[in-house]
Amino acid sequence: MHFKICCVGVGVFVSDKIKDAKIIFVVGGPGSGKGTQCEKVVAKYGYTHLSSGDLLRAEVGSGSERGKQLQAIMQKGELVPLDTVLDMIKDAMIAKADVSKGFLIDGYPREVKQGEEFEKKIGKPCLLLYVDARGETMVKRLMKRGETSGRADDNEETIKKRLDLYYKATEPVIAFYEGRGIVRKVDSELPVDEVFGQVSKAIDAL
Ligand SMILES: Nc1nc2c(ncn2[C@@H]2O[C@H](COP(=O)(O)OP(=O)(O)OP(=O)(O)O)[C@@H](O)[C@H]2O)c(=O)[nH]1
Ligand SMILES: O=c1ccn([C@@H]2O[C@H](COP(=O)(O)OP(=O)(O)O)[C@@H](O)[C@H]2O)c(=O)[nH]1
Ligand SMILES: [Mg+2]
Repeated sequence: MHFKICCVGVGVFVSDKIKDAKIIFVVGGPGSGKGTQCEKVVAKYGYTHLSSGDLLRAEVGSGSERGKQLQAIMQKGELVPLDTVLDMIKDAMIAKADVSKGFLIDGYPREVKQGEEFEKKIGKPCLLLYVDARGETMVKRLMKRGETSGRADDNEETIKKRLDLYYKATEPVIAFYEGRGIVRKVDSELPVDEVFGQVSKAIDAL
């Protein structure tokens, strides 16, 4: 199959296929249900799901030197340097470029600058799915998930930090893309299937 590579910026290669693919940002607080909804989108629409947090956790799991540094940051609920996350997402997108109908970028951007860099290096999102739940609900869900998830950051202290950082750094991302008219908010206080009904509507309208 013909597979053309083009150059975007200095030394950064992104395939034409990614440039043409639909890109959806999935943004919401910790434990809001981003991962849950993304799984359902994959099943119904065949999109490729890339969770920045999962990519980082895979690197931690590999036991690499870089993984050890990442683990320390994530355990504190802080943000990993922008370039590290972006490189991981880009590599994962390129690996799937040939077979993917579109990409769900889950848990990214975490701050406005991350979104700007993503657009410079990869492409523009056509939709931002804003998965909205109350702070109290998110904490409750994460404490419950923490009973079985094995995630080092699903503990009370780190959950609080993640939530604070979400309100401070990530909520402005939503306002930024609202200005572009691509934000669709779904009410994640509802049962999972009803939330998915709202998600489906947003995707069907693309
Ligand atoms: N009641 C209810 N629970 C949900 C809903 N969505 C997710 N959950 C639960 O909430 C927890 C967190 O959901 P995830 O999908 O892992 O949330 P996330 O936004 O990906 O969280 P992070 O990975 O921490 O960013 C899980 O244990 C889900 O089972 C929902 O719509 N309703
Ligand atoms: O773009 C990202 C995504 C994740 N993280 C780190 O990975 C952790 C877990 O992220 P995930 O999206 O899995 O969970 P959330 O914090 O949204 O519950 C975060 O607290 C951050 O430390 C990050 O630094 N940049
Ligand atoms: Mg998740």
